[in-house]
Amino acid sequence: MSNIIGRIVSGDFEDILIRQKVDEEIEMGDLLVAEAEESYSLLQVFDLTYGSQISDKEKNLIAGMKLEGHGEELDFTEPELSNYIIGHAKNLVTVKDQNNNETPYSPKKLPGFFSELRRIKEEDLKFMENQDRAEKNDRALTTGKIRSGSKVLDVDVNLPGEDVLRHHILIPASTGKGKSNLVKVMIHDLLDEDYCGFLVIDPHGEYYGEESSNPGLSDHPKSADYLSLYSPDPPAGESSLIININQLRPSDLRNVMDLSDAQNEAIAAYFQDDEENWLENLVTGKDIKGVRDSTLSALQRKIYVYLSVSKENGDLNCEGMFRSEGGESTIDDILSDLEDSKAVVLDTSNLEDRVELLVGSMVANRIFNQYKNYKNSGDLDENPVISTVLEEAPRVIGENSMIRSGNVFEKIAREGRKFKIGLTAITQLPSVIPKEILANMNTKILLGMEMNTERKSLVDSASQDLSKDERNIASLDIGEAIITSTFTNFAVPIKIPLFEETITESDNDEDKYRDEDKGEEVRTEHLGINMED
Ligand SMILES: Nc1ncnc2c1ncn2[C@@H]1O[C@H](COP(=O)(O)OP(=O)(O)OP(=O)(O)O)[C@@H](O)[C@H]1O
Repeated sequence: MSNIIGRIVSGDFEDILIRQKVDEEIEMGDLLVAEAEESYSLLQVFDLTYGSQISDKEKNLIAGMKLEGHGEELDFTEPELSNYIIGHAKNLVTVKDQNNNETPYSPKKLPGFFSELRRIKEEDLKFMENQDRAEKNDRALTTGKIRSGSKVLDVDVNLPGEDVLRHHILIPASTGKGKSNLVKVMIHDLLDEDYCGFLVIDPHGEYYGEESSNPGLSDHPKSADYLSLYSPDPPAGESSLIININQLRPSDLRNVMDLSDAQNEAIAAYFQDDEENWLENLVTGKDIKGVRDSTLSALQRKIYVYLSVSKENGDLNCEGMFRSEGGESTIDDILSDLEDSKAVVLDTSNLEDRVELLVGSMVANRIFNQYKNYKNSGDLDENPVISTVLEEAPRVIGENSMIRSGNVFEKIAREGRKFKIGLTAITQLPSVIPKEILANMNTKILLGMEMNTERKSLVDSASQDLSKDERNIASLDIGEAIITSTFTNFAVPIKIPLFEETITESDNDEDKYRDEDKGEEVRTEHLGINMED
């Protein structure tokens, strides 16, 4: 074996110790290969320590002498043999040659004692190509390229897109580590795919990208067909984010407001009286039998503040995005865009959090109910999987959620996969998401996370054993990530491309589409293992 970088010297199954060769450098997160007769093991470095043949007493003495200017020439005899670096590694996967087909297995044996180790090469990852899943490859979601420490290999990491979206994605990271960039890269990759749609609730105006200084999904060559923006101030060709007040249903208000029993009953009474105009009637104070004046005025005050509406001379006055005229079809239009497998960006950057969450939950609720109906009528297969992208997800699925517990986002997190609806939840604080919901998020793309408590909650809820990876997670640079998923054979280290570079590449997409037409487009390696409901 050439290019030896180190040799296994001791350790155990969880902590294999590797002596680093002089002149070589082993990095945190490096992927190394130990070859055996008919297999090889992929090891990943999770810690580095010093090793030495010299006693501490002697080392301290020599260091002290050098520091104090005595015997500058002084050194150990054969220093490269006496002092060295020890890499601590874990066995990620064992690859065996099975009828000329390289097949990955969960490691059950230690690599040979004293084995030589070399750096990983692109050929070592051939096993990730899965010939049997050619059909699924068409539905691949590309997240980035394999990373060994800080070195990037030219091997795409593809996940089975439909399964992954349906079973939820969690993207946890400290601020500025590249969460939004990753989501833009993923949606850009899938934008023109007919098997999925995205509802992007965008509180920071990051995703659409109207100007060259702020590139976004509108830079995709097929954005005219596959991207819709709903904004209070839409550019030409896009839609206004205004919603007719009568489009709200009692459940929408109940989702986001704390209501007393009497107020809930009042809402039910108005809805029963006139489904079409119930909220307008309530807000303008139409008399309804059984609703007390005090209940009505308390309820009205809440609704006035929430929806930025008021009563003036008996008429409805609207100052926010909820209107008495116009916006009747907004929710239906969004739904139909999603069913047409588009990415729908809701620009909520000018809305207060609670209004943003009300709008988001209205849309999510309609999709949920619609897809439930499709499931019952047997039409679910014809519809795309829909993923809702939630920034600062604990606002709706956290212990201190800003909207009622049991809301539609929690419902999606718990049972959405049955109806082809998933969440792409972005957060800096995974620890405040209930364990049960974290466990339901079957793919987690971990970017750098400095806070210890947050890292722990991720390690505890990961699909693979990451108990040794806390330092690796802490040392991830911007755009570096680890994917832990029920759809991958092992926790995969990746480097995510910068979105701006992705769109530059796709400037050449016309060639790509031409190649696709000729059937020449070749999708690369695939990591997925199938998981049926
Ligand atoms: N994969 C990447 N490669 C190189 N640079 C990146 C990558 N991802 C992000 N960056 C850089 O880091 C900056 C912050 O990225 P991004 O806004 O995606 O982080 P974030 O985690 O969403 O931040 P915040 O928590 O503030 O929303 C980007 O403007 C970009 O310059």
